[in-house]
Amino acid sequence: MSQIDVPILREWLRAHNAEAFRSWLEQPRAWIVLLAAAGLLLAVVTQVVAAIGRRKLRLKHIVLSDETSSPKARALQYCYRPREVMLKGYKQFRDTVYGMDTRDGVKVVIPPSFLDNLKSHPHLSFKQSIDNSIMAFHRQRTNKYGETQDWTKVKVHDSILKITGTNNARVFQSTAASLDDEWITASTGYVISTFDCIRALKEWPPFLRPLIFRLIPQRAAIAEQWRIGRKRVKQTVSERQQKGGDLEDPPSVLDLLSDGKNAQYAADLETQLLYQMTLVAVGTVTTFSSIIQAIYDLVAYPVYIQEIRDELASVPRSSDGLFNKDSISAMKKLDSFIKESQRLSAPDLSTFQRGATADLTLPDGTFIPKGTKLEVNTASIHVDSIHYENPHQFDGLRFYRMRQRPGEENKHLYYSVGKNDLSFGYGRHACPGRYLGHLNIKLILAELLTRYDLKMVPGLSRAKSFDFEALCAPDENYEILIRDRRV
Ligand code: HEM
Repeated sequence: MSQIDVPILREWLRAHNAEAFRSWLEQPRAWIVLLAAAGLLLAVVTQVVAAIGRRKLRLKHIVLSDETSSPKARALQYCYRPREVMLKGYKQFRDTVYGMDTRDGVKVVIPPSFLDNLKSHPHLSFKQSIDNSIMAFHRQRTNKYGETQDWTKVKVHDSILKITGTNNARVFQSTAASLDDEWITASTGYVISTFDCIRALKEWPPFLRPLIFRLIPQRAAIAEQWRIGRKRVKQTVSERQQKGGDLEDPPSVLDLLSDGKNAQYAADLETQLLYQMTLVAVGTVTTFSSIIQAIYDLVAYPVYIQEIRDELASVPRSSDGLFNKDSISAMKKLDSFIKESQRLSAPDLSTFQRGATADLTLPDGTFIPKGTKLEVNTASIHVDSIHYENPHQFDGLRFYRMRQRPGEENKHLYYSVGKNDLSFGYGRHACPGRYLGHLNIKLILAELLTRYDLKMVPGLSRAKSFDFEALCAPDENYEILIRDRRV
């Protein structure tokens, strides 16, 4: 086609005597340019019409709006004083839906009474809600407490991270992986760099993050940790192939993700690597943070130390003297203690974090557009006197006593979930790793209490936590006094 003959255009050109344009139109590529322009115009018009027609999120209540009219200022307050802001929202709007300004836009906070209705909602996704909302404050990894007859000051933070990483490496991958120092350093380092990276990213507006991500320094550390991870997983996969079956008995998560309907992934290095790095990211930080918080509570409330030790001495053991499943279930006071510690210092201040994958309507009629983030105000629910007597007081045997009530023997366990007991979330995405987390926490604390005396450094008070948006991280620099009981 050498010339386009569009009657309207022809008339317009005649009327305006646009010679230059007419001659341009005679070129063959003019047809393509005009079509592309028309397509672009159509796309823009469609988007504008859709945006005008799209229903927006409209919330009656926004936390802090009575104090400041600036959403940015409100988001900043939530960022650095989340517990306080959340409690304020909870006190004002407890049983209703309300909004909270964050650096990622408005999050919708729903009351626990909606949980049963929403727990399996097809348009609410946990994955969709993950907006890098994790952070931690740690860097050094130096301490060992070894055999020490005298009271010695130690920072337990880094060593507990290493022990948790080692135990998890056995469960997630293999015995060899748990003995591989390079992998333990890389995987525990990954926990730290990922959160540092996320914290650095949060300083930027969401639309710039995909670009900034490439420039932040922690990215190099993460790349190196993935490189070491790839090397480790390659070794594990090939050891498994040589053996011709599961590497471990009981099988590791990698074994389970290589068998049955997962057999197709047995030799898929990148998939197995992704699984391992994800497990480390979700399973190691939460567990080690819970252990550290429990240790800080043990030294802050030493009255429970002997009581838990006595219980540990009385639980059944296997014939070789080791703890087994029955021992773990019999550690009821320890169970209660770690649950109380978690009630007040769980790694997540809000849970049931979900992203709407399509428009939906909440039970009270609130319209939730696709893409909106929802959550439950766990930290405030956990200090509500309606649910917990003297809620701000640490009561290590609170849940132990609750389990003494007839018919409640198997309730209020560390890993139980309920509408007022939300540290592990709720519904179909409630934490599947909580049984493993609880085993790790109990075994590590049992060993620590059996082997060491612990106490608070005189003059100090209970270690502070660092809250940042929905996350609560223990103080990495807090020191406690430790003495070997066996020397
Ligand atoms: C004390 C330790 C832990 C805490 C406090 C914890 C907390 C949580 C929370 C709050 C959620 C979101 C649940 C919801 O919103 O309904 C979650 C999900 C998850 N957790 Fe944990 N977790 C812990 C240990 C672990 C461990 C050890 C693993 C791995 C073995 C793990 C794997 C996961 C996974 C895979 C999900 C996502 C579940 C899904 O998408 O359906 N967690 N965890």
